[in-house]
Amino acid sequence: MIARGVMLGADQPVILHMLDIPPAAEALNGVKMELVDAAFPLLKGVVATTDVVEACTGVNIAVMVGGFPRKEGMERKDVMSKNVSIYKSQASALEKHAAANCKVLVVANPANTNALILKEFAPSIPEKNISCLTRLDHNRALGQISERLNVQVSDVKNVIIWGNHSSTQYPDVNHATVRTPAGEKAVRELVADDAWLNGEFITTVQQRGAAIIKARKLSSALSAASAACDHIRDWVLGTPEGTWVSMGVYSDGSYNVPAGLIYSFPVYCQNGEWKIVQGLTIDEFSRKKLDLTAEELSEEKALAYSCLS
Ligand SMILES: NC(=O)c1ccc[n+]([C@@H]2O[C@H](COP(=O)([O-])OP(=O)(O)OC[C@H]3O[C@@H](n4cnc5c(N)ncnc54)[C@H](O)[C@@H]3O)[C@@H](O)[C@H]2O)c1
Ligand SMILES: O=C(O)C[C@H](O)C(=O)O
Repeated sequence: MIARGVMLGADQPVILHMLDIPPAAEALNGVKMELVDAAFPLLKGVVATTDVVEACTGVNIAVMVGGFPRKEGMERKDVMSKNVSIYKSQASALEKHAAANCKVLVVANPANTNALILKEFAPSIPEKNISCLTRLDHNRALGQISERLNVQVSDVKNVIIWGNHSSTQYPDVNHATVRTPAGEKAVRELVADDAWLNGEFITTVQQRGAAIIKARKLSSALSAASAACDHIRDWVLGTPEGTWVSMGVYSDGSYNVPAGLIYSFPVYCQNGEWKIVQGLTIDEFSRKKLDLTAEELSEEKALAYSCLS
């Protein structure tokens, strides 16, 4: 997808740096061969390496997918100890060797807490440059609404994923709209079923990662890769006027979310920077859900530090 221009645009040449661990070196080299064989016009170079310094040197965008994936029956925090130590060491390599304004997207789970560990162990990388992926959850929410209303997914916008990329995340449609022939209409009004929106819709999105693992015996791949491209593309090239997306970013205390967590917020992007959308009304139902997922993130933060010590 990156080599085809899906992430950065059809006129942006790319050089791909791919990192894996030594047991996967041969497979990694196979991926490199396939990239060469695909003769992508935009692909100006491929570095396939097991050396983290070589992988990080000079990169402008770092998509961090390396790690141990969740298996059926595991919660994302079960993979915590395996993954936070990886993110601590990769933080230092990025800090020392990546390009000065490198944008970092953490995909590997537990994504928010891995991103937080990366931030804390790479203090010279500005916090605005470190994010985690909740765009997949955002896209899942758009997909569920589009199916329910039998409308094009591209006509639905401004859902929000609040909080953790976990089963406590809060998919919120209170500000979401659908483009209809009669103008923009609120999702809540069109669905006209608060019990579904406050119940099954939320749990379906929260549990979708687990449902994919159960069905495929592997975690989501196509939809995750597509969401990672969406995340970086909007961050670098900007969100359309009047449209926001969800990104896991460093909390500044907006919406009374504790500062110092990587928490998913609605954001606009312009000139390569994200800004949290301000001033949205939060009703009592939503408030509880925002707080619950923040509590889980505070617990994960404590657990991550205990794994590292
Ligand atoms: N945030 C999201 O929306 C989202 C979506 C899908 C998957 N995920 C997560 O992304 C991660 C990757 O998932 P996957 O299905 O591609 O897993 P995978 O096992 O297929 O791939 C992980 C790769 O990371 C490599 N790796 C392991 N340790 C490494 C290290 N120290 N340095 C570099 N590479 C290392 C492995 O060798 C493997 O090639 C998992 O943590 C998964 O849970 C997150
Ligand atoms: O659920 C997982 O562990 C994989 C991924 O985070 C997903 O949401 O599909």
